[in-house]
Amino acid sequence: MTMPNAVLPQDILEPDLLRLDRLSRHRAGRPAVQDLSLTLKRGQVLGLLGVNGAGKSTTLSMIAGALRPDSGTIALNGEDFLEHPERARRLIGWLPERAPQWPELTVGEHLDTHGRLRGLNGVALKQAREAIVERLELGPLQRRLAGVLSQGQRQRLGLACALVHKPALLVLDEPANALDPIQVAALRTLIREQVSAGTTVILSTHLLAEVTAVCDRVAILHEGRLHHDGPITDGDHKALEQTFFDIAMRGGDSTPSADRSRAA
Ligand SMILES: Nc1ncnc2c1ncn2[C@@H]1O[C@H](COP(=O)(O)OP(=O)(O)OP(=O)(O)O)[C@@H](O)[C@H]1O
Repeated sequence: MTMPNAVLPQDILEPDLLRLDRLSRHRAGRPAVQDLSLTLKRGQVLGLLGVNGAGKSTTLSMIAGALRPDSGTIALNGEDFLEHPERARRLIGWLPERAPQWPELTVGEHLDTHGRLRGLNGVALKQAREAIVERLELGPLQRRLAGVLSQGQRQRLGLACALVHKPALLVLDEPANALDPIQVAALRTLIREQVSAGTTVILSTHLLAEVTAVCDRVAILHEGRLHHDGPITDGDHKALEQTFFDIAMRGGDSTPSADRSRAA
């Protein structure tokens, strides 16, 4: 079942749904993200690719409003995110790298809590919960405590929490983590469904195959900087693999943002 999105009708979403302008953030006294600018067009599926520690989670946490940038701006649907965080959160569904689940709450209670935090209540909340439970086959788990779920089940709950309010922008941090191959295939189907319903997606991974399977654009981060940003085309995967390898091996010595203008 394809769930129509979104909180806002498509025609009042800006063509440039997300704009990051010169974002920087230090962590533990070291630069984790440096001078990052990119624009995500409505309907795009962007893969944020990078080796461990490249700055992917830091970037996505800033986009989701969980971390404040040291400098730079984030505009979501044309509005300054930092000035209107409540409105922005309703537009975003976020699956963090380690989904912060409350062990003493059930699966159903998680979905209700996430839905309420994003403005749903009453019949709308009930319908939204039922739809996502059905789509992610969480019915048998609804009364189970999150603390006793397997890792893969927790990841599915995290996805359901990210999707319950039908966000316009879906932010997925390493969404295939802990999923078995069947669930990875199901995840890809789910992402494609979301895109067909009008959702814009940004996902992070250190695996090129995850990007080429579902994304139409890739941005490669290394040591917190953007080193490549371009479309993904069929037959291009070998070249992209080489680009990723070069960036990772050269330790970021390639020319940052050389391909930025090819994007979008
Ligand atoms: N909670 C934290 N406290 C201090 N430093 C952190 C924290 N989280 C990340 N960092 C540091 O910030 C930098 C970027 O990390 P980040 O988690 O954003 O990278 P990543 O690309 O998501 O890596 P991975 O693929 O391993 O998850 C790294 O140097 C990391 O050590």
